[in-house]
Amino acid sequence: MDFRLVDLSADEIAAQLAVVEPLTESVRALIDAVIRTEVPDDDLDDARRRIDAVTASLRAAQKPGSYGVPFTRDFTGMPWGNAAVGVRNAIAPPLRVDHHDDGTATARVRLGAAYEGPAGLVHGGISAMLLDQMLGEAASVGNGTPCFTGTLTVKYLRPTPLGDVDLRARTTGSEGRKVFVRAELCDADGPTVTAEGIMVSPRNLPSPDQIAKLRAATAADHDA
Ligand SMILES: CCCCCCCC(=O)SCCNC(=O)CCNC(=O)[C@H](O)C(C)(C)COP(=O)(O)OP(=O)(O)OC[C@H]1O[C@@H](n2cnc3c(N)ncnc32)[C@H](O)[C@@H]1OP(=O)(O)O
Repeated sequence: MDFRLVDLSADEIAAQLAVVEPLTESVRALIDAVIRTEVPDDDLDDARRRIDAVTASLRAAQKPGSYGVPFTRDFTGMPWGNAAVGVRNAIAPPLRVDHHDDGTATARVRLGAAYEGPAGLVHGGISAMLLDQMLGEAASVGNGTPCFTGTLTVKYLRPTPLGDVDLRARTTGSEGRKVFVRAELCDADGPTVTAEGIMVSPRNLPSPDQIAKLRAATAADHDA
């Protein structure tokens, strides 16, 4: 697992986001447009050529491999390539997760045509992915270290129509490095999918105490 630090201030990150988020949003709009367009085939060919030209221009300077999860100087993670929450990932809806004082994590997201499984309904794998992320978020924030999914159990109660959905996750207990979490995905009428996870903080990660010490040391370096 690649843990790298980037020496970026909050202002520098905000400046990057101001450029990156609209770009990713444009690509999301493109994905939706390609799915639903009814323009003639010749126009599609022309669109492909123009998209290929844009892709080639972005490939002029390309990071090797994936984006990874760099950490800023105050140890904020930047999971910008993440499939569920990544601000650089047009495949991500993206989920914007709020963490609350009572330990719950919540999110509201609109799932459009790109997330279809059965006609007009959310793909089950997408529901599982979003719930998995919510379980990971609730467990990791509550635990103070990143927690990986050990076991994920998903129950589909009824079909989820495409559109706005709400997600909520809460930790129900912990045992050693294991954190037990429950989550639900709801449409306007209530839960459509529920999930239970056993999330595990991997043995080779720094402990919450070690992370707190690293964070304090990095902050002191910057203040000096
Ligand atoms: C903010 C971050 C949000 C991220 C959200 C995204 C969530 C994800 O999608 S994570 C990606 C998917 N998950 C993975 O790839 C995980 C792959 N598996 C692994 O890396 C490891 O097997 C891992 C981390 C689960 C456990 O490894 P390790 O640290 O060596 O655990 P280990 O020491 O064997 O076991 C620790 C405890 O966990 C339990 N455990 C281990 N694996 C599992 C499992 N798969 N299911 C349930 N419990 C498990 C063990 O039984 C043990 O329990 P106990 O202390 O009671 O004996």
